[in-house]
Amino acid sequence: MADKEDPKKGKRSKGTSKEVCGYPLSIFFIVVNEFCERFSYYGMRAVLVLYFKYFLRWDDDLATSIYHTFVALCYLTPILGAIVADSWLGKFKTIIYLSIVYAIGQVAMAVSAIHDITDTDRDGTPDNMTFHVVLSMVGLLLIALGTGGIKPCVAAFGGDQFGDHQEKQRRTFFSVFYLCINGGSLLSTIITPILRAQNCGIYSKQKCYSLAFGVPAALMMVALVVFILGSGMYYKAKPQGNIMLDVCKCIGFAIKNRYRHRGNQYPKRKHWMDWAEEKYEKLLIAQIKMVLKVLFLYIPLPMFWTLFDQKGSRWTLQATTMNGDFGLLVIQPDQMQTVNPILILTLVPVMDSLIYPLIKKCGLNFTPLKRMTVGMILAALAFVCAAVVQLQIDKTLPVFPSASQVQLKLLNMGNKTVTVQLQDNEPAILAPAQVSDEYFVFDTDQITVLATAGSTTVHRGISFTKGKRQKLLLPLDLNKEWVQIDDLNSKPEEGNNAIRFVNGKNAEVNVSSAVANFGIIQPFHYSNYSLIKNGKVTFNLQSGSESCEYSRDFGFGSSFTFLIPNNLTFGQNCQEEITSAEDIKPNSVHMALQIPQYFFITAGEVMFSVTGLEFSYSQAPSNMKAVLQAGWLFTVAIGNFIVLIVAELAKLPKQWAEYVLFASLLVAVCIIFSIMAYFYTYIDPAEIEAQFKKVDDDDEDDKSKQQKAEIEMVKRDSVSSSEDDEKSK
Ligand SMILES: CC(C)C[C@H](NC(=O)[C@@H](N)CC(C)C)C(=O)O
Repeated sequence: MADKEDPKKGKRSKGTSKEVCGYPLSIFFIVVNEFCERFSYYGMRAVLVLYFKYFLRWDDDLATSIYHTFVALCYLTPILGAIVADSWLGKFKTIIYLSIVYAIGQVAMAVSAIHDITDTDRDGTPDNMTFHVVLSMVGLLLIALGTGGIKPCVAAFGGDQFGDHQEKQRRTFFSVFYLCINGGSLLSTIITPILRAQNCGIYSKQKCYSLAFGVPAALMMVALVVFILGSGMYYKAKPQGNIMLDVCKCIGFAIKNRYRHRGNQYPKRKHWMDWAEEKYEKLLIAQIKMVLKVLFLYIPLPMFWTLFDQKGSRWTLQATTMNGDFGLLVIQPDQMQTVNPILILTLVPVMDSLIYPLIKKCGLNFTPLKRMTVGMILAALAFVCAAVVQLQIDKTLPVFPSASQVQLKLLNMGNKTVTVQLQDNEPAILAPAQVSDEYFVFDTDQITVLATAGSTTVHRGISFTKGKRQKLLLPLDLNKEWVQIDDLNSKPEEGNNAIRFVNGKNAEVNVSSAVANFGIIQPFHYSNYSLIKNGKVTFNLQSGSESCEYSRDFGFGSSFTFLIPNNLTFGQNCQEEITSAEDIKPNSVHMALQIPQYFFITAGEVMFSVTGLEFSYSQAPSNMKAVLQAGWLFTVAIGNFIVLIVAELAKLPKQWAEYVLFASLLVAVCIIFSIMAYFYTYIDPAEIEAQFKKVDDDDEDDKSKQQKAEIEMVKRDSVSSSEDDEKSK
């Protein structure tokens, strides 16, 4: 479909799309497509690590590295999609073909998660894991190719739908486009984990990963259908040959030609790309200059994404050491990430309709590059907030033993009071079934213990392992074996609570609950730790025919050792009789304290990312719109790699210091960027291209006039010579 001139306005209107309130109707299909596609992508991503861990049974390290490799790949493939679109197929066809690849990938993921396919013995676990691993890896590769490939094309294709006179509408389109990204991702990150938690299966019921991947697959098909439905209304810019090859050749020639003419005798040219003038069209050279100018400006930008992408890693880890109890709502650490899209949905309209117009009214020219600079500063501020929160958390964290220390708690399993003297410490007096409140700290691994219960006194030298927290279980009869057990040496992961039972009774006790089973605990022995989520848990204790219940409310990140006392009576409930030792206190710093850092990073994202998206489109030459979008997304990929490098190189012992380091790096980069931005002159690519086309047309006109004149002359000459011939005859 070709451009159409609107003779009345003298401006270009595009496509055959009707306009609604000044906007081409075709963009409706594009934003709905983006909504569904982002639902599909983020929905699948939300359960991916859990699928690796619990379905494919990979360990944490493998699951995390494959996950990050996949995410990085999704931001590297845009360059492929952009080259195909701008040089070969055009954006429309590229989006269609790659969306099909993408949907096939999603279906492959959904199929790979059906355990019944290879569950020949019908025990609920897949029997041919290779099948599931291979299929899911193929699926992920196709998804990375699809999602990355179409990403720069969809944004640029949306921008293409607007005429040159619709700059304001195009800016609003990019804001709405961003809203759709976040609306889709927010919904899917809430829905797919719920789908995963369902049980499904033919032979045996298991967690329903196939449904959690199947719904995103269906949404990707919807995205494709919606996009095709708009087909008749789109403006489809034609690809202009292998533009990337031409660009590379032209740059190569300019460099070679400049090198060949490096002596003083050769006059200087305004720009090094002008050295390609001997061989290449001025229009192409001008377009390359535009792209290079923007790409140069992109160099410092990955640092923003380095900070931005730590929401999903460092900040989520930080949340695991915090208290997520919001009264009516209990927020899990990874759910805090949804604050970002929620804030986007509110901040984008507020910025567009309130803040930016207000700034304009104050007479300030808040240019795109200024907005991006402010966005960076806000992101740095977010990390300062994260550091302050971290300092608060650090104050509440337990002090674990250093490599040369031993920490020790005493637990009296007997029914007499015991007096214990550890080395030269004050004697500790423990009532029956009592645990010492605090850990005793020693700088030696050999400790002498003097324990007295009634008339029995026992003196022992005991070896401990340095760097560990341990419990010494004092038996009913002090002359019997004293059991040493290891306590946790770090906070339980993901905000879980680590719980275990010690059985002080002379009989076996079976401890169970709805969320964890501790099994049968032998007399004077202990269970393993079980990880349980926050909330109220009722434990059922059973010994022979007797049983009782014990309930407890858990917060986040605590560790408890419960002692079943020797004289437990097994009444209706054992609430008063069970002794608890709080080995690690629950998280006390509230997760709400993370909201300021989320607010600043999201406000920064709106100023940086939404503006950058539109800036990349508006400053790109017409034949390289998708390529520049891909360049923009490439900064995201580089940003992700920087996280790994800086965290690895810096290896700071304190997390707050790492946050301050990242904030300082971004401020430094921001200063460089603002200097670069100061020297950047905004251009209107369409205007520049039009000028060159006009020059070419004028040249063409001159050439054809000259040719016509020459032909006329030849004609006249031949006529006059034939007349002369006639005459001479
Ligand atoms: C360029 C991308 C990083 C931008 C965009 N991401 C977002 O809008 C995030 N606020 C989404 C959130 C769920 C992480 C995207 O296209 O995904």
